[in-house]
Order: sequence, then C-alpha cells, then structure tokens
Amino acid sequence: MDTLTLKLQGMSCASCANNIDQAIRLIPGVIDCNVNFGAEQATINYDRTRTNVKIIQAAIDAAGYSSYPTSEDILTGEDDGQKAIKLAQEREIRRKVIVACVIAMIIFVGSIPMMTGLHLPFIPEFLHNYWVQLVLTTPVQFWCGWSFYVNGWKALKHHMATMDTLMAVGTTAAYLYSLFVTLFSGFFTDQGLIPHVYYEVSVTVIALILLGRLLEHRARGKTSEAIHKLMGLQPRNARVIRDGVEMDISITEVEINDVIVVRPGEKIPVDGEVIAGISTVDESMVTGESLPVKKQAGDEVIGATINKTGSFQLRATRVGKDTFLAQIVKLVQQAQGSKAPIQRLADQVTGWFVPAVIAIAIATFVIWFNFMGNFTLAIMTAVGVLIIACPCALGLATPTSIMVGTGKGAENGILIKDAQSLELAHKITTIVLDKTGTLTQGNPTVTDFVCLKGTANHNELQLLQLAAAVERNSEHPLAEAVVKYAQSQGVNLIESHNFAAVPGSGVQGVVSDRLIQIGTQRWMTELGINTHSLPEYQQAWEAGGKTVIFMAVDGEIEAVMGIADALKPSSTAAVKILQKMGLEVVMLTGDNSKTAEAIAQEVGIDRVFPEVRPEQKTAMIKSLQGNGKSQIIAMVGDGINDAPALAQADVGIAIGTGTDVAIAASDITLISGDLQGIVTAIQLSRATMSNIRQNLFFAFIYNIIGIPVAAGILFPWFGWLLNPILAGAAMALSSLCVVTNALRLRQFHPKIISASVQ
Ligand SMILES: Nc1ncnc2c1ncn2[C@@H]1O[C@H](COP(=O)(O)OP(=O)(O)OP(=O)(O)O)[C@@H](O)[C@H]1O
Ligand SMILES: [Cu+]
Ligand SMILES: [Mg+2]
Repeated sequence: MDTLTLKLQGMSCASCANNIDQAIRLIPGVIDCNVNFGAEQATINYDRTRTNVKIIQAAIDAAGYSSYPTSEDILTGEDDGQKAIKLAQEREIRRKVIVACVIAMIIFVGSIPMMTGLHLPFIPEFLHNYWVQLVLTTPVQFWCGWSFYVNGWKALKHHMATMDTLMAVGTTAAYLYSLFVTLFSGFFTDQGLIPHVYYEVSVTVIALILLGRLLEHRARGKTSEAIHKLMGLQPRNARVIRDGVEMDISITEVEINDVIVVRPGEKIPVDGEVIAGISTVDESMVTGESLPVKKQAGDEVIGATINKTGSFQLRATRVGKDTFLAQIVKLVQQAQGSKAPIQRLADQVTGWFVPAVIAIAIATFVIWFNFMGNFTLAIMTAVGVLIIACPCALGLATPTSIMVGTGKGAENGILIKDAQSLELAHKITTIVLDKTGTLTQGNPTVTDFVCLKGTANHNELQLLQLAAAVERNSEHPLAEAVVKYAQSQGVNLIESHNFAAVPGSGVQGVVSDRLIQIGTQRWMTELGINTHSLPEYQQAWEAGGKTVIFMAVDGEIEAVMGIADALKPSSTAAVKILQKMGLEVVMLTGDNSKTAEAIAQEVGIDRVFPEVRPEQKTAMIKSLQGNGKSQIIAMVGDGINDAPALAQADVGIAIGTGTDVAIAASDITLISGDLQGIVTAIQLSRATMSNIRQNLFFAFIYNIIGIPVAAGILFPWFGWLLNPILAGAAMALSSLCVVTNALRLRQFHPKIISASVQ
C-alpha cells in the first residue's frame, strides 16, 4: 500500500472537501482517503499496481479542483510556481472585493433617501433609478460572483451542492427578482403594490462573502506558520572540506560523509557526527529543550540547531529530505492533514447540510407565498435562508485548531503524529512508564564486577573478555554497557559463535569452546544454574537501584555485575506533576523487582510491574485498558521491546532519543526525551480541544439561530425577519471568527506546574 499526500486548490467550503473525497474513493485501487479542508490537502492510501498519482490527479481535476504533490524536500519548500498562482488568485479576489464593495456603497448610499424618506440634496436622484442600479449590479453579479457559478456548476455536474451552489442560487434569485421588478414595474403598481428592488442584497452579499474569503485565506495562511518556521530554520549554505580545501557550497550539494566546519554562532547545516572539536549547541528549536547541550567527538548533532561556543568539524550523516528537521516537517504536515474524531460530527452534518438547506429554502418560499400571499417576502426569506445556511465555518472549526495545535507541539519538541492522538491525550487516565531509557538516562554503566572464583586480576580480565565477546552481538543497552566497561579495562574484543539473545532474560554464546550465558537471576534458575552464593552484594546493589546480572561459564556462575543507570534529572518532577494532575503513574520494566522498586521509590511511583517480559508488556497494557470504565492508557517507552506496547496503548509516547522502532510505533514523540513533555502534550491537547469546542460552537450557532430566523419563524410574533445582507455578514463573520479563534492557540505556552507538594 502506498500513501500519497496532495495539496489541493479550488475548495471553497467543507462540501468541496466531501466532493473530492468521494471522487477519489471512486477510483479503483484507492483504499482510503482523507481530504482536509483546513489544511487544503488530501492523504490517499492506494494500491500501486492498480492506480497511480496521475489517475488520482485526473480524478480531482475532473471533479473541478486542482492538485499538486507536496514537496518532500524542505530545501525547495513550497514550489515557487504554486506560490505565484496563489498570489495571483489572491490578487484577483482582492480586485473583485474592491469593485463589489465600491458598487455596494454607491447603491447603498443611493437608496438612503428612499429608505429614510428624507430629501438629501447631495445624493443624486438618479442613483436610485432601478435601471442605474441594474447597470451597476450586473458586473458584480456576473464578474465578481462568477466563481460561485463556475464552482456551483462543477458540483451540479457531479450531482452535488456546495457553498457556491447556495451563493449562486441565493444571489441570482435576488438579482432576477429585482430585474423582473425593473422590467415590469407596472405589474406591481397595477395590483396596488409598491415595486421594490433588492439589487443591494446580491451586491452586498457577494462583496461580504468575497471579503470574508480573502480575510479567511490570509488568516489560514498563519495556521501553518509553525511549518514555515521550521523550514526557515534550514540554513542555506555549508562550509565543507573537500580535497583539503575549505569551501562554501549550497546545502543541496552536501553529501553524506562530507566533512563540514561549523564556527561559533553558526547554524549547523545538516545532521552529523562530531569528529573534532568541542562546543555547546542550542537545540531548543528542534527538541524544545532550552539548556544548551555539550558536544564533542562522537556526539550526534542535528541540522538547523545553533552552535554556541566552540568550533568543530562534523561528518554529515543525513542530508536533504532525510535530515531530522525534514522528517519533523513531513510528520507535522501529515498530522495537520489528519482528521480528529471530533470532526466526524461536523463531516456528517456538512454531508446533508446543503441539500437540506435548499429544501428548507423551498419550503420557506412555498409557505410564505401560499399562506401570506406575499411573493416579495417569500423570495427574500428564501434568499436569506440560502445565504445564512452556508456550513463553511463548520468545515474550518476542527482542522484549523488541529493545524495550529500540532504546529505548536512541534515548537515545543513534541511531535504529534495525528489529530486523533492530540484529541485523546487530554483524556489519559493512566501513564505507564518504562524504566530503562525512559525514567532513566538509558546509558547504563557497569559499576561493579565481582569474580566468584579467585580474585586475581588476571582472571577478572579474562572473564570480562568472554562477557564482551558475547555482549558485542546484542543491541541491548546493558550489553553496550558491558562492552564499554570491558574496553575501559583494556580488554581486546574477541569473536564468539552461536550467539542467541533471549529477550527479557539475557544472552548466550560460545567463546573458545566455552558456553557463556549472561542474564537475569530468574533466567539462571530456569537454566538450572545455582545463583545463591552471594546474596550480600546483590541486595545492596538492588537496593541502590542497580541492575544485577549474572554470568555463567559452562553452567557455573563465575561473575556478577552491578549496572547503574541514573535517573533523568527531570523524571522525579515530571512524575509528581503527572500525579498532581490526577493521573495514575505506573512503572513497567523487564528488570527484577527489587531494583525496580528502588527506582520507583526514588521517583515516587507506587505501582510497579517488574520482571515483565517484552511479550507481556502488551498484555499488561491490555489488562489495564480492560480494567475500568473509561481508562485511557498512555505508554511511554524507548526500546524495541516497548514497540508493541506503544502500539497497543491508546496513546503511545516514544522518547526521541530512543530507538527508531519505538518512535515508529508511537503516536507522540518527545524529541528531547524530557518527561515533562508528557505534561506539555496533555496541556496542549486540552487547549486544542477546548479551542475546537469553541469553534464548533461559533460555527453551529450562526446556522442554528440563523436558519429559523431567516425562514421567518419569529415573524408571526415579533415581525422579525433576517435581512439577507445581515445573513451574508453573519456567515462571513462566522468563518472569520473560527479562524481567528484557532489562531489564538498560537499563544499556547506550556504551563509550569510546580512539582513541590505543599
Ligand atoms: N544483553 C543482555 N545482557 C545482559 N542481560 C540482559 C540482556 N538483555 C536482557 N538482559 C536481562 O534481562 C532483563 C530484562 O530485559 P528487558 O530488555 O526486558 O528490560 P530492560 O530494558 O532492562 O528494562 P525496561 O523494560 O525498563 O526497558 C534485564 O534487566 C537484564 O537483567
Ligand atoms: Cu460559506
Ligand atoms: Mg527500555
């Protein structure tokens, strides 16, 4: 299955999004599709053997819209051609808005004497002439309002109706009625009625809608500000050393393994590994971590972060669209285009909204005409209904907030993969934390190594060599610690055979015909190896939060190791805050229970599940989920062994410094690995969700109150009718309200909750 993201053009409201969605789904070979009105993009899952990008784009064209593929390379960013088209479109709308507004003013001023009954000499009489008004209105109706006809017609061809349909029908009805009055005013005077034209209705409504669209376009550009900010971080040039010569080249020409020089105060051009020099780097723009990070040979640096103090050389490891920054941009783009569950309601409503409104408008007309016998009022109330009813604000309510929210997350070092996780995060009831690498720093070091048989230094080094020979084949952090320790003791690494890892237990291998097994006490017992010879050490180590592992040679315990992994400085505070927020915090680990409890006590967690094998972690999450009424479980982990559990959890949160597998399986990634990020993610989720609810309220309230009033429901009692011009203003305002409200989210800052308990 392939996934494709296309940018869309030409949508005017959420019904357009529905139309495109349907058109794409009809293509054989398309498995799933998600069209997002707010982000103006479509994400399509398709079967490469049955369809392709060209066919999909053709279908979108046929539906009356245009599309272009998103650029994967942030260096090129948005295609200049597309930008030019967008600008040209905006300029055209602006021109039409100006024309429509000026003419609306003239007609409005012209009708003041008539409406007020005053004789105002400075207003020329002829302005109120029906024929003059007709001449003024016609270009507005058919030039400024042309897009309503074009888009409405496109929709009609596909047996669909959109906002443009409503606008076209509504304004044309007002226009035609006025035209009829102008041509046959005698028809009205004959019946003793005063003929009245409504040119100003169609002109003002068109002016307002176009103005609303223009403002909304501009505001919507700001919702993806975060992405533009991220893209803007990318430096343009890099200073590489090639063939011994230092030269400035464009970032697009940098290749993997190029050696790059970075001076103090400069931006690091691409991802790489420091090979010489020492410095501190400000990574806050990417990780959200405000403290500068020390870098020296062997450390990884991220492109677009700022080098502070020293100068250094790096070897490029990832360039172009593979850089960390490019990946973030891509992820945020995808997240912004995804659909939050809360939007489903809005989608369902918009699906039948337009046809329903047309039906209500017809009913309004019929009732007014038949029962009140007033043709003019019948037409005007029907027009009012058509105009107030547009569901465009409804289509903007959720996506605009999601766009700002996910962008805000990225700014704070929190990568949210989709809207659904952003929505769920504020409902989390239980947080399950993995120990190693999540609560702890994840670079364990061997602190104790005790030989059981003979204490000669010679023997110890020999054993270490055997241990390292086996552990070098394992990617487990503990294995790395053993190898590092051996190397630091001056041991040469040798080969081993028949290596096997037993997940959650340990590793084994054969070195010079001796079977080496290294792992947990439980595993040793399972293997029938006696481990009871040295409880004194073990207890003290475990009580200190160290992991104790055993080493057996040919089935006999030969050595014991104590491995320490310090807590992250922020862990204790983060746990306290989460508990303060009313969440249950649980620790899950493969380590033995005493070590686990010691660590848990240190960070202040009461509920611990120790000695959980990797395959049991998922089951553990499942049982927690099945535990209560509305339990929403978040799992936080870093390792390969955490990946299935991350996927099982309602919200999987990966530590950005952890393994790629864990990151891929998660919904949210904390780039810097600081657990306070969980708190920020929950706060952001809360802020976004309440923003969406406000938006939905704004969007619905106009329609819910507006339609019945426009239909004249209050008329029999109060004599109130909704002037179609007011209807147009209300509807332009509702979209603007929604977008402006969504933009308020840009002010989001993580709230600092103090961890100290009073
Ligand atoms: N390569 C290895 N070398 C030595 N011991 C190992 C190795 N792999 C696993 N073990 C032993 O098995 C235990 C459980 O391992 P597992 O990978 O399930 O959990 P963990 O990574 O230690 O902890 P957490 O689940 O908190 O990340 C370890 O604590 C260790 O004692
Ligand atoms: Cu609308
Ligand atoms: Mg782990």
